[in-house]
Amino acid sequence: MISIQGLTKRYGDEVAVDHLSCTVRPGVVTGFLGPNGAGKSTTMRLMLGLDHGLGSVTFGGKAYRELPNPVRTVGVLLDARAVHPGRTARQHLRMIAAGAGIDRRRVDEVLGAVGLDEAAARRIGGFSLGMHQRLGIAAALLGDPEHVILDEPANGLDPEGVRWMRSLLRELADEGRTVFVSSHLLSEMAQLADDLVVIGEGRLLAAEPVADFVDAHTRTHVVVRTAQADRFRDWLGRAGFQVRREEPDVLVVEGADVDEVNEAARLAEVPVRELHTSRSSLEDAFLHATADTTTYRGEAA
Ligand SMILES: Nc1ncnc2c1ncn2[C@@H]1O[C@H](COP(=O)(O)OP(=O)(O)OP(=O)(O)O)[C@@H](O)[C@H]1O
Repeated sequence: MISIQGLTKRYGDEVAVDHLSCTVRPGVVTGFLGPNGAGKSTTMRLMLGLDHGLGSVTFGGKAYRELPNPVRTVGVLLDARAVHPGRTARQHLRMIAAGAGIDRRRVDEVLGAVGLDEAAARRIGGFSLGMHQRLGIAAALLGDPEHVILDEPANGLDPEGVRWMRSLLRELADEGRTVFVSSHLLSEMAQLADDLVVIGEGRLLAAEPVADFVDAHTRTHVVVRTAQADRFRDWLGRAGFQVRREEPDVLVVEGADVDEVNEAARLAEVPVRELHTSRSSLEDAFLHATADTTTYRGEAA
């Protein structure tokens, strides 16, 4: 378990991380989300003692700097490109293994686990971004750590790689490890994560299961397909429903359930061709939850 208590970091006048407190539990994948500049990278650096601030972070009760052999307790992927390009993948991992007193046989094990066995003897300088990510994950797993912290691990991976990453993280969680992973890919996160920690402007916005977060920040809506969309929209509007036209023959009714809309169609004598509930996405929930804290927002054209 990772416990974060009152984590705070200032750069001059700017508060990058603002009294952040939460726990990250073992056995599940926890996604770490926030808009650009929200403080995710700073938080991860603080967690690992790479940056100094206020507050505390513990891994199974111990701060990172108190761990006798951190590689065996916390596996980390922060910047996959921060490796010596002249070394081969195997040499790179053997150096880390030697530094942490890990048997060198483990190197070939993790190379196999991340699908780099064929590239083990190649110089890292020639690696693609996806291969760098795989190597970074291999390094994170080398010490068979109980906690795994990965910053944007899916970055640069092709669709097969993303799928592989998803199943790897699931396996790590199923083995009882604590898996804390940041990503900008919300649809990926929706499939991958069980819990979420969401921050905005350095502050905690949510720490809860994905489903609870989506429920709290979105409403389900009912989608109706009818040839009489105009007439039914007016009828629903008069009856107090919140309704909008999505396509010429499709209406979306917010905050209602299928039975209510079905009954409304019966009363309005509108023939309906399709009627179903649609759940909002994690992306909708994220945009809603972080709307007030998004520093870098694209202007609509
Ligand atoms: N070394 C630094 N010096 C000054 N300000 C910094 C430094 N590092 C980060 N910041 C500021 O702290 C805030 C948080 O940045 P951080 O990189 O942690 O955000 P992030 O959530 O990781 O963003 P992104 O999603 O864009 O990677 C930003 O406003 C950033 O400008």
